[in-house]
Formats: sequence, C-alpha cells, structure tokens
Amino acid sequence: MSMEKTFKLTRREDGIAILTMDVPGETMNTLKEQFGPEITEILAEIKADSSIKGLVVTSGKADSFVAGADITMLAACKSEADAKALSQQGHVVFSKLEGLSIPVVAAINGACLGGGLELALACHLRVCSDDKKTMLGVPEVQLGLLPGGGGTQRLPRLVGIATALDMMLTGKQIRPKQALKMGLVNDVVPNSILVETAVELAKKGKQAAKPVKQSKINQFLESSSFTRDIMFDQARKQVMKKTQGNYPAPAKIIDCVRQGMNKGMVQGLEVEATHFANLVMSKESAALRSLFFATTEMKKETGAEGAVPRKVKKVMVLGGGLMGGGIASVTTTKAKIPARVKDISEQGLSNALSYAYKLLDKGVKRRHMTPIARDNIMSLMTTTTEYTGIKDADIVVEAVFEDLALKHQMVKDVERECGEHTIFASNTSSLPIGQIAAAASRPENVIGLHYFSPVEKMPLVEVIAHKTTSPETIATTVAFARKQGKTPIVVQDGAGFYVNRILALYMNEAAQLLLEGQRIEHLDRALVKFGFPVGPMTLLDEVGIDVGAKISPILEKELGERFKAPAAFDKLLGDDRKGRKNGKGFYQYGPKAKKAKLVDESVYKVLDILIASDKESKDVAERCTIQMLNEAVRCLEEGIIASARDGDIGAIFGIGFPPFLGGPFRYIDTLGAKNLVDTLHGYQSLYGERFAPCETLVKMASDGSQFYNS
Ligand SMILES: C[C@H](O)CC(=O)SCCNC(=O)CCNC(=O)[C@H](O)C(C)(C)COP(=O)(O)OP(=O)(O)OC[C@H]1O[C@@H](n2cnc3c(N)ncnc32)[C@H](O)[C@@H]1OP(=O)(O)O
Repeated sequence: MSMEKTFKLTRREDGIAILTMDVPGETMNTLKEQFGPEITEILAEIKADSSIKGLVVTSGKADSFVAGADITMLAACKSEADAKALSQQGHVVFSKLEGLSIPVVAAINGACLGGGLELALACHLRVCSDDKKTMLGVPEVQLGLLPGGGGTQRLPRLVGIATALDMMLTGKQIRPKQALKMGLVNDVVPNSILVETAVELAKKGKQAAKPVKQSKINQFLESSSFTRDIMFDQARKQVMKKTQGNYPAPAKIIDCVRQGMNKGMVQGLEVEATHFANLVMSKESAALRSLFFATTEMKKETGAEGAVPRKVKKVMVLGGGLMGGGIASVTTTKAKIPARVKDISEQGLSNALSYAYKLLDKGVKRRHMTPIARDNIMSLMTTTTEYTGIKDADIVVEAVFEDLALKHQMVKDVERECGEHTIFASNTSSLPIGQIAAAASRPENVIGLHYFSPVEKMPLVEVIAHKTTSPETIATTVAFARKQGKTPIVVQDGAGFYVNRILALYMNEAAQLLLEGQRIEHLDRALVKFGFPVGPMTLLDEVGIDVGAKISPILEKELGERFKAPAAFDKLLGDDRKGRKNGKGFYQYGPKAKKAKLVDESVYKVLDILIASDKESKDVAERCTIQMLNEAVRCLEEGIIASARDGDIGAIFGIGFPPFLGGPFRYIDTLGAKNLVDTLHGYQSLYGERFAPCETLVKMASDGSQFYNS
C-alpha cells in the first residue's frame, strides 16, 4: 500500500483551512479503507487548532470530486458484519465532520456521487462548479445498494422526502442548476472561482438551513407521520410494480427513510447500516457490480489489439428511415461529428432531420439545452439525394432495406464516391457481413455496425468483423460507436450475429407457447415478472411482425432446424398484422384502444388457437429463457462472441436481459451447468431436438466448471 496520504490540509492566512482529497495513484477519488482512519486523524488536528476558523473540503483531481465508495472494497466484503462495519465507520466520521463547531463547506467540481455526495451532505454548506462534468447523485441503487454513508438520512432532511426518494430510487444524476434549485447546493459558480467562493461562504459562518422549497402537496404529505406513511406506502407500491420484486434495494431505501423520519436519525442510521450490509452481500448486487466492472473494463478496449483508431471527422448515413435518422442523430448530438444523410427521397431526408430535431427539442423544453445549442447541433446534420459533399467521409453507415443486391450497390457507390480509407459500416441485422463485402474491392474497409431500436435509447451496438476486416477498421468503428455514447461489443460474422440470434430462439419459444394456447398477456406478464423490460409478444409488436418474419427464414437457413419459427407468421401477415406500426398486432392500438393495453382477442381466431389454462409463470419464463441461455453458450463455443463477459453485456444492453441476474452466462453459473443440462434434457424429451444442450454445457455439467471464477 502506498505511504502517500489521501488528505492534505492547507492553512490560509485568513483562518480558513483547505482540506484536499486526492487518492494517490488513481484517476478518480473514491472512499477506500484508509479514508476513515486518515480523515479521523485530520479532523482531530483541525479540532485542536483554534487558529482554524472555517474549513473547505475539496478534491485534488482536475475533474472529479468523489465518485463514491470504492466498489472493489465493497465487493471484497466477506460477511454482513464486514459491510456493516464499513457503513458504521462512515457514519462516525461523517458525524464528526458535521459536528465541527467551525463552518464546513464542500467545494464540488466533477462527479460527486454516492459516498462522495454523502461526504458533501455531512458538510454544512455546498458550492459546486457549473462545469458540465459536475453531477450530483446517489447511484447506489443501480449497484443493488443503498446510500450507506448517512445519505438515506441527510438527503431527505435537506431536500425533502419526495425529492430524496426520487433521487435514491432512480439513482439519477443532478446537474448544477437543478441542484441549486432544489437546495442540494447553496451556490453554483465557474470552476475558476469555486474554492474562493467556498472560502467566502465559510467566512460568513454557519447559517441556519433554509427551509426546503417544495410544493404545497409535498409539504402537507411530509408534515406528519400519518401522511408520511401514506407517501411511503405509495412509493413502495410503485417500486414493487416497477421491480416485480426482483430488486431488494428500493424497498430497503424506503424503509430507511421511513424509520429515520419517524424515529429519528440515530435509529435511521442503524437501519441504514443493517440494510446496506445485507444488500452488499446479496446476489443481485454482486451481479450489478460485475456489470459496472465489465463496462469500465470495456471502455479501455480498442476492439482489435494493437490497432490505433483513425480519427472520424465526417460521417455519412445512407437511408433516412427510423434507423438512419437515429444513427445520424447520435452522431451529431452525442459524438458532435458532422453527419450527411443521403436518401433517395426528400421525404426520407426530412424524416431524418425531424427525428433529430424532436429529440433535441425535448431537451430545450426541459431546459437542459438552449435553443442556440440545439440549432448548433442541428447545423452538423446535412442532407442530400446525390453523392455530393461526401468525398472526405471517414465512415459511411448504411441503413437501407435488408436486400443484398441493394447493399452491394451501396458498397460500389461508396468505393467510387469516397476515399480509399472510407469505412463502409452496414447496419444490417441479418445479412452476413462477408456476403456484403463480397462486392467490395476494399473488403478490409467493410464492417457491420448493428444498432438497436430506438437508437438513441439502446446502449448496445454490435461491431461485426468479417474474415478480412482490418484491425484499423475495427478499432475506428469501436471508437466511433463509443463516441456516440454506445457500449460496443465486437462479434464475429454469422447470421443474426449474437443478440438477434439468442433473441430469435426465445421469441420462437414464446410463439410456440402461444400456439399451445397460452394467453398473450399471460406470456408477457410471465417474462416481465422474470425481469425483462417487456414481454415477447409486446416486443414482437414493437419490432414488427413483418421484420420477424423476414429474419426468421434467414436464421433457419444459415443456422439450422432449431431456428424454424412456428407456423404463425404467414397467418398473421395474411391478416395484415405487422404490429404497432400499422396498428394491428397482438394488442389493440389506435384511438379506440384503452390506456391499459388490451389484447386484440381476434388474433386467437386468426391463428386457430384454443385457449388453454395458464401454465405457471415461472415455467413459461424458464422455457423461453432456457433457449436463450443454450444459444448464448453456443455463440461462445463458435467464437461469435469473444467472452462470457461480452455475452452478458450484449444480452443486458441489447435485449434487456434481467440485469440483476448478471447476464446469461452469470445466470448459468448461478443455476449450475448440471442443473441446466438436466432441465434441457427434460424439455428435449417433451418438445424435441431444439432443446438439445450444446456441447460446452454438457462438458461443463460433467466437470463442474463455470464461466466466471467469482
Ligand atoms: C457507502 C456508499 O453509499 C456506497 C457507494 O458510494 S457505492 C458507489 C457509488 N458510486 C457509483 O456508483 C459511481 C461509479 N462510477 C461511475 O459511474 C463512473 O466511473 C463516473 C461517472 C464517476 C465516471 O465515469 P468515466 O469518466 O467514464 O470514468 P470511468 O472509466 O468509469 O472511471 C474512471 C476510473 O475510476 C474508477 N471508479 C469510478 N468510480 C468508482 C467507484 N465508485 N469505485 C471504484 N472505482 C471507481 C473506474 O473503475 C476507473 O478506474 P480505472 O481507470 O483504474 O479503470
């Protein structure tokens, strides 16, 4: 362990001392084991020094305050007792800080999250910079945890119960302006005068806390334990509906606040430490923490070892449809790279422009963005019906119809009209990239870049290298996707790549259950209960039944019999059911549809279905998900994905596989390969070969091995 210290105390001539936190050897400040003892020592020194009249707490890192407790330290806890001790140690030092008789002001620039915000809350006042990196929040819930450094107690006392619950249950990050408005900070200033402003505040002395600004209704609700209990019950109900009981943290957060507000801070902190410890040791938090570690690790990977990404300064998007519009939008809005959209029709072009404009304008309406900033970003997006102004494009992303001949034409056009180095990235969801590259004279520049709809919301992209894609093309495409705010996984070429391939079998199984007489809403509910964001029938309506019908035979042809879709697509399309897009699918749409989504019962007749009694929810969920698990392992076996980690990230970020399970591979480790293989064999004898376990699983079942070591 380093002998360097985390804290530095500087005494100024005016009597204000600056306490600077700077964890040695790390890019970001986090609360580590040495935090407690070190700050305790310093606080004693400050207390004993009567020349110190005020204290400013700040960070020595250029662009972060404190990003919270060190998650690695939490993950290393061996027992609830370990974790509880950590939380209680935090309580003790934070209350010492709060108990200082001199004024204590936090000066915040950059991320101030979790335990970092809890540190700031223990100060008497807070000033933050107006930098765009400055974000305040308690994201613990996203790690399956709760704020365990007094946050569940100090936050509601500062900003009110309703606001605090919202922050803790969503984990959302608050920007400076909003933080000021809600009373989370006392002032917002440019970073250049941050510390000076904090010093001036400290000189003014401790001030009585201003009453929280909040609505009349919340004032009323928070005024007595009786009305507060109504609020807590309401919050609990909402949370149970949202989490389906799969995540233990939210209910525990509510309980901490309830007990703390009704029985006082001491009791509240005791409950907080107990619940925190319990959550640290939960399997849900372990899975969510592994996601955090996986995504931070992936941020550093180039996608092709040794290759250096080329700088992308200009992008062209072919096709102004839903996908093309979305891709152009994240290119200009997130990556801030000029994008030129080409479509054969003016209509397509105006669609793409209005797609981007609407998203930006939402930001203006919510006051996250000025109209000028919106217009500046819009000016990065230009349109054309000809190949003009694209000679210097570094990447062309193609999002036209799924038609191989058309894609070949695009490849040829781009090779003719653009530069030698221009990358041709196809957003195809089903055609193998190698087949598209077959028409290229520079196949090393051809790659797949598969987005998910809606592009601005779905965090994943698949980057697909075919056999001769160059490492530089891979690295450039990966870096480009990351600039668009995406998490890229590099996968190998093959029908359906990874995500759609595992999704297809899961969807087919749901369709099979439907044909066996299981009700549509029952199927959807069973999988939502399991932890998916929407059920398979809703998903098919959203994606488009016609789209599913188009992809299905390609997968069957390339990957085999097990991909054969149940005979339903023809009948559905024969009845003109495409899903939400044409207002006709499994559910009712349009002006007559009720707010609560209702099944369009006439679909049962179209499919000649006799409704049977509901199977157990968990059996329905198992039968569908087990197909996904088996196929995910097959993708690893075939080298389609490079690692179990990539497979887990792909399924969670691309499909919404339940995050608390950690992804298909981590879930298989939890279930045990032997157990899974036995279950697959059971289904195989009932329903046939599509349930035959893949080789790797059979091997793992016999030798007891796992995908992960921990
Ligand atoms: C008791 C308390 O209530 C419990 C807690 O506080 S739990 C922790 C709550 N805090 C969080 O969840 C925040 C986690 N961090 C983040 O979301 C992001 O890192 C961030 C938004 C702060 C910055 O993102 P970004 O600029 O992309 O940097 P990113 O690459 O993620 O992180 C930089 C480094 O800091 C590390 N880091 C950031 N936060 C960390 C944390 N809380 N614990 C451990 N390491 C952390 C990353 O692992 C990475 O390390 P490396 O460079 O050695 O690989």
